[in-house]
Amino acid sequence: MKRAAMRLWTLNKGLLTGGRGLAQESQYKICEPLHIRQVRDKLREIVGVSAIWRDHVKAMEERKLLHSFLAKSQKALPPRKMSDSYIEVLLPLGTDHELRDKYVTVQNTVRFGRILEDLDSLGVLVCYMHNHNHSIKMSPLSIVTVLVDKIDMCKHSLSPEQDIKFTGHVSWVGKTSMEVKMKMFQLHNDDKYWPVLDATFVMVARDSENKGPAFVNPLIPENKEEEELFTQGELNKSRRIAFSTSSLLKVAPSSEERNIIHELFLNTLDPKTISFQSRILPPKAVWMEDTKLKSLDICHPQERNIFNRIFGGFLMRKAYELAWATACSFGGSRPYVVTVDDIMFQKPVEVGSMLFLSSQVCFTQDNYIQVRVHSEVASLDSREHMTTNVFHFTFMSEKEVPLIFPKTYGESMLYLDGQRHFKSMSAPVALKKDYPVEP
Ligand SMILES: CCCCCC(=O)SCCNC(=O)CCNC(=O)[C@H](O)C(C)(C)COP(=O)(O)OP(=O)(O)OC[C@H]1O[C@@H](n2cnc3c(N)ncnc32)[C@H](O)[C@@H]1OP(=O)(O)O
Repeated sequence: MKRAAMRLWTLNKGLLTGGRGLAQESQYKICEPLHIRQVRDKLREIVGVSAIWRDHVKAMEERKLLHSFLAKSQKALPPRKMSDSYIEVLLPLGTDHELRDKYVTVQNTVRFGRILEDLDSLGVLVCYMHNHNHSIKMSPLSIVTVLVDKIDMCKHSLSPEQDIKFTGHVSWVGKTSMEVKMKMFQLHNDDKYWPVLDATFVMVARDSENKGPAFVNPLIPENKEEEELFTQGELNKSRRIAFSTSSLLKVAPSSEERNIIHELFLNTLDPKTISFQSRILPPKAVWMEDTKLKSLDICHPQERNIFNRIFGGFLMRKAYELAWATACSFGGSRPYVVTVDDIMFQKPVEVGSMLFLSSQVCFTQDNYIQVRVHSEVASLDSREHMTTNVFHFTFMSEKEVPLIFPKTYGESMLYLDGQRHFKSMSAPVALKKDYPVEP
């Protein structure tokens, strides 16, 4: 890192930690910011992963021995502070040319899919820091990503030539789940790190073999700001439950939503024929079914996480890139992502599976494009498909985009679900943050 940047790193610590100075207080802190490459190395060290794929069964056998270190109750575990899990990670795009090549897009911006991978690994490492047990080298916990609650971008394009920094810490815990808050900053022309992204993930602790639940250390907020974060974590949990209870897969749309769908339907009836059957597309509109894109990936061992399942970050990158292509071919200009929300990891993806991704535009408004990606897997020897994730991305296009019209009842539900996700977005506010958009 350039000397000036290193100095600013220190100077900006107050800004980065919201003035809490978490890094300085940490008992278990990683003293220096980690290099991005060290994050996965550290995870391998903590979990004891096999370096060679053919040894993966042996490595899992060894993890079985860690079962006896799992706590019988949460009370048996010592409480932790937010500062205990606080880490900083540097992505030195300014100086590391090899790394830059991995992150750069053809428009000379940063590949957001790569950032999603980094956030996933960082979130898991943060949770291991929270549950760190001094008396054993390897952790008996298997920590997996269950939910990407929200990722808000504060800036629409990042420079691939300036250093990026991530910070993260646990902000709330349940019995076996933990909420992790992460932030991303980029070095600006004025030699300061500016905020570019806020993310909230939920991780779950499982036993050493990732077969059953495992307790996590309690979390004690230490000051007013931390109490607020913790209370927000509680509220987030209630919000997630409420959102999932009112899912259109479970209950009918509200009367207001039903009116929206009926209005859309009426707008597509041909006025020349008095019939419900003849549908025509209004001007500047596209049928939802015409926005679909699909992809297939074979999940090779290279993408395995430490538990020999496929990395959540890899799945997010693949889904994001397909969503971006969908938004791009629909909107006719290069879109940029403003929000990612509610990515639920329902089922693990086994190494060797075939990963089918289907993406479509499900809602639009002004310059915004809401894209949904459905992911399902099939093992190589069975034809049965199983849903593993649904991803929601909000993109913004440089120009106004066409309206989207559902044809079937199923598509109408996708439209309303897309609209609900769009309405829950805080990005229109975030993008108007009071600092320059271009460095
Ligand atoms: C580098 C190392 C790995 C990197 C990370 C990865 O790549 S992981 C790879 C990607 N992720 C995965 O493969 C995970 C796939 N999903 C799963 O295996 C499973 O869905 C799961 C084990 C996470 C959860 O299973 P269940 O829902 O049956 O478990 P259970 O009901 O006991 O819930 C466990 C805890 O999770 C919480 N939980 C469950 N669903 C939730 C949701 N949508 N939002 C928030 N929290 C949720 C519960 O409240 C509970 O917390 P409390 O007990 O606190 O109340």
